[in-house]
Amino acid sequence: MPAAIEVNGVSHVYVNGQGAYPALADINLRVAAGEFVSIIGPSGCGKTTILSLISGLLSPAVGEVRVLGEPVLRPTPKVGYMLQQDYLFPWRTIEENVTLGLELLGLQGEQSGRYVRELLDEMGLGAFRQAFPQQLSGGMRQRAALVRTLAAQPGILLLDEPFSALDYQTRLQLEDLIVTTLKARGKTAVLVTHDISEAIAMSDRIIVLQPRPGRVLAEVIVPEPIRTALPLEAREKAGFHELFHTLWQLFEQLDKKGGG
Ligand SMILES: Nc1ncnc2c1ncn2[C@@H]1O[C@H](COP(=O)(O)OP(=O)(O)OP(=O)(O)O)[C@@H](O)[C@H]1O
Repeated sequence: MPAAIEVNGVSHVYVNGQGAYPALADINLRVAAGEFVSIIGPSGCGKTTILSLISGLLSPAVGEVRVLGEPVLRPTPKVGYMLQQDYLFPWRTIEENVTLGLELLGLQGEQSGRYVRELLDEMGLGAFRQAFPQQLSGGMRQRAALVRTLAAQPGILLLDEPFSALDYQTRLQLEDLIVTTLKARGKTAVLVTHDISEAIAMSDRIIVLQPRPGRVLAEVIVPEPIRTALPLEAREKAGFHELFHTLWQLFEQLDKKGGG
């Protein structure tokens, strides 16, 4: 079976009016179906660029990206992308917002409508289907954004710092909800975050990038019993603090090298 995501020997260079900026160099990644992988690293090390390449928003200068065995040539509904900002349209109700992607893809129907309503209920938004985004809290809005991302039933989810605009408590609740929802449906996920503890608590595996240009510095499999626990309780499990310390030290080394 092919990996859900394969990044093979990818380098990427941004070219603009000021010249060429090498953002990624020789990145090789494999994400298995159903796996939850986090990418962490200092600002500017190329985390978002990797997600843009997997989603087909960018094409690599060198190398190849494959999703479910197929080369990525453009964005596809098989890959959902969730961002830090929810980008809900203020003039549309929550239900109209979360079905927007289905509308654009011409996938509206009885079955997809039922699926979306089921997801809204699961996210505690069943009573807010007819509400407008400004009537919802930040956490509720991000849950609506998650429903919108899941509505077209992508097998793969790319999550680019989806919690960073939220308060700490809401963030922890949403971490649990996302892991529960994605694992229950066998989704593959790649999370980009600055938060080491979030990466450990949510992931099966963590990839640490170093900057200028972005390269893989380390790869860590999150051990049991942390891996199978939900994020909130994972933070209490044996080995969590040791792993946090190991990753923290890697970040400190990068800082000393002037990588941050
Ligand atoms: N359109 C662009 N043109 C030129 N350089 C870019 C462009 N987009 C990103 N870069 C540069 O490429 C590098 C990688 O950017 P990227 O956004 O992928 O990093 P990141 O690790 O996600 O950063 P952050 O953690 O700050 O979000 C950065 O140095 C950034 O300044």
